[in-house]
Amino acid sequence: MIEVRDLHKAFGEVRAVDGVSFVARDGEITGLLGPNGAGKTTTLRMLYTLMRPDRGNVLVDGIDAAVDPAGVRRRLGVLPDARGLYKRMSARENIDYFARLHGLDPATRTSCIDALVRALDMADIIDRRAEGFSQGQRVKTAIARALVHDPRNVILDEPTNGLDVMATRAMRAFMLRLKQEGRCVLFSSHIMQEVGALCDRVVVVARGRVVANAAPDALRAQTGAATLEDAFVKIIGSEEGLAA
Ligand SMILES: Nc1ncnc2c1ncn2[C@@H]1O[C@H](COP(=O)(O)OP(=O)(O)OP(=O)(O)O)[C@@H](O)[C@H]1O
Repeated sequence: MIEVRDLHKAFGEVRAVDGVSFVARDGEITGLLGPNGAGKTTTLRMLYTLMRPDRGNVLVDGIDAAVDPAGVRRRLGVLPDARGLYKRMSARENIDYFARLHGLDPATRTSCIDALVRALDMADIIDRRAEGFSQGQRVKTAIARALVHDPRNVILDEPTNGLDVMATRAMRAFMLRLKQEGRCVLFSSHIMQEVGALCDRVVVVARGRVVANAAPDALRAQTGAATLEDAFVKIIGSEEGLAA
């Protein structure tokens, strides 16, 4: 479970995150939705301990990121916005490197990587150098790397960004599988259809604040909108949103 309490982060005059609180539960997919510049990536970066909040708390399975950042990182799998693979290394070497950083022994590393290769259908690329990988191949490798230590909580920043139709469908199916395994899945997206189809709960962020937090159907009902996109426009358009 991921819990965010009254998170703040400013860059000079820009209040990127201005009092964000929400809970992402185990066995659920939580979507972080918001217009460009709303503060989604900044929130996620503070969650996975890449950035220190000015104020507020991040708790992962009850562990405070400010007190035990290593403990939080052990419980998190992260697909960051910058996928950043080592191009000279093969997909396997990229994944194995992270597994070593997490302290996994050789036998566990081999079995975990084999399982991920099957789950993500990567057999054809696993021993190819990452240099020259397509966008989809890069994302698959980055996902495998994020999950190699079998984390209970998974954070994905725009996971289907740049993927083709088939790879997008595969990614969505994979996220549902993570949920069915009882993991806590938190992802950011701009794609309403994706959020509507996948999420148990949607946290809408605008101008660094949470302006709505509900199931997709509830958001539609609360706004009287026919689609999630219409609901989103109404929520973003109103001054206070639905749940300031
Ligand atoms: N390192 C930084 N230095 C200065 N300003 C930053 C930095 N990171 C983010 N910002 C600013 O903080 C605000 C929130 O940015 P953030 O990237 O979190 O938004 P986002 O919701 O992820 O947007 P997008 O959907 O466009 O990716 C923006 O105004 C952005 O310009």
